[in-house]
Amino acid sequence: MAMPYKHEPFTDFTVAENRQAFSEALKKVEEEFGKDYDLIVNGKRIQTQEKIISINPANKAQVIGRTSKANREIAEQAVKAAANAFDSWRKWDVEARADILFRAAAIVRRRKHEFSAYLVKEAGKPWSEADADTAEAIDFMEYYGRQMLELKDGKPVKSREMEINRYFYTPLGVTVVIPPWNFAFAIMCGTTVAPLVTGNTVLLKPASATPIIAAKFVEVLEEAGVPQGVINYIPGDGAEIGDYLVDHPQVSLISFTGSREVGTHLYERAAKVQNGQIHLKRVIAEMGGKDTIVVDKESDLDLAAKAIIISAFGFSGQKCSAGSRVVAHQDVYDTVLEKTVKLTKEIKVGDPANPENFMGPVIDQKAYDKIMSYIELGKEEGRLVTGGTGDDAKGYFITPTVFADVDPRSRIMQEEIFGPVVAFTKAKDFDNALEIANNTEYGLTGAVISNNREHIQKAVHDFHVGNLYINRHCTGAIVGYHPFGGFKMSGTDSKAGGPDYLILHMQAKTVSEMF
Ligand SMILES: NC(=O)c1ccc[n+]([C@@H]2O[C@H](COP(=O)([O-])OP(=O)(O)OC[C@H]3O[C@@H](n4cnc5c(N)ncnc54)[C@H](O)[C@@H]3O)[C@@H](O)[C@H]2O)c1
Ligand SMILES: N[C@@H](CCC=O)C(=O)O
Repeated sequence: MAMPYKHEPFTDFTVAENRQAFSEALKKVEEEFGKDYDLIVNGKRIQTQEKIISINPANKAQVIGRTSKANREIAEQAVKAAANAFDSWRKWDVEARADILFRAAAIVRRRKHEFSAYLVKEAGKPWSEADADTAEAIDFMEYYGRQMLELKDGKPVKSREMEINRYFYTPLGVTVVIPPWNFAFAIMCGTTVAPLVTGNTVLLKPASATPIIAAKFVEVLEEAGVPQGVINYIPGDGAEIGDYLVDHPQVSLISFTGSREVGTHLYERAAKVQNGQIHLKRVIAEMGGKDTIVVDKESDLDLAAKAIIISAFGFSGQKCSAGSRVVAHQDVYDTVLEKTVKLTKEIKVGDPANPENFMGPVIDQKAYDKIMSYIELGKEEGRLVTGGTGDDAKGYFITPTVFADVDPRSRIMQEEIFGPVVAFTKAKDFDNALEIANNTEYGLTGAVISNNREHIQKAVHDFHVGNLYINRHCTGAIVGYHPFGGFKMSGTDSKAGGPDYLILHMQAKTVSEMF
């Protein structure tokens, strides 16, 4: 029997041995750089001429690896393989499927620093962010394995004399998994193992910036015992094979995490019933955020400044949960701004392989250019207080940036920037602060820093976000503790890492038998 679930502890990098072990892992993974990775369809390796080249965003000259690139023909083979494998996989004992997740978690735990080192190099994550990403991947496997054991017999329903009734869950079928690059291990892993453990078969199309970590994970799944055709690894162009897979009549479930733009596009496409399609597709779409930290008049302002720094600049603001807007009560606005700016100026930016650096690069040239253009816009829409500079000569580095006195309706207060930029605005009272906090189309995370219980109560009911945090930062949800997902245009509120998540990957069946 599985031990009760507990989240994976984070590595304490103040301990010399841990620092040493992590440095060695960084060196070890470097020795593998530049390798070619094949597609995996029905357990077979496939090589293509065309490649996706994954580079280190802190050092553009460094190639992490190259993957073959799936085209539509290969995508079609993968759908067929997954559809064939479904018939046997769906009938596997639930315990056997859960054991595969537990075994995969054990393999990753043994190679924890190696996976985190890949995240440092391929995704540009600082050590502690990479370590948390790997821990979250382990958590997803441990948690979903246990959740499935709880769900295996379904839920109780009433029976009557001479009539026995049962109610249980069955899988949906072929699942297309489309994860983002920013939680290159955790989200890719969680969105892959949830359909697997529920008995679905998977086509994994990783994000093009981070395909190598996904290739490594698929190898782990194979080692853990996932049969041929049940997991298929098919990196490729989003528009080319992504649309093809989403449209495919044999696909039953699409699990997408990424931008609002792509998510809404896929949601719409999946709704269209194609020739030969005999079911409605289900879509899980977790999308962007424009997350607000409200600072109340009665609050600990040092705590507020620290919460803002972690939320806005952790992983260079490249989290859907990033706190990119601060709404502060007019009486404390100047003080919290000043404290935040002081802490921001202490942040070290540079190669995340060096643990001294709190902030690494942003992911690629496109992201760099987009963020820098928002910084230019911010100079028109507000007052630049600190930061605002970038350097893309070697890697994609941007300084942590704070704008003050910004109109809550301005673009930098409304649009997801996905970089190290935070904008401050003033509220006249707490009600006004909540009104501003709710005035975007997103509804993912939010934080309230307040010592006023009445205000906290009000926020619990009126702050319209999927994940609300009181007196702490608005990032860093932990599997099994803070089920994660957003309201409004942030998505379908699937609550990854929560007790309702697996059910989204299944359909309930009622069997009623007369005796
Ligand atoms: N809500 C959440 O849980 C959550 C978590 C992480 C990231 N995000 C969001 O993700 C975004 C950043 O990630 P990103 O840049 O990878 O997002 P993105 O939307 O650009 O890409 C996400 C995935 O979709 C694929 N894709 C692109 N076009 C496609 C198409 N036409 N068909 C099928 N697939 C296609 C990409 O290759 C990638 O794998 C941000 O908006 C962030 O807020 C949300
Ligand atoms: N679950 C992560 C965010 C995922 C999106 O980027 C957090 O809670 O910070």
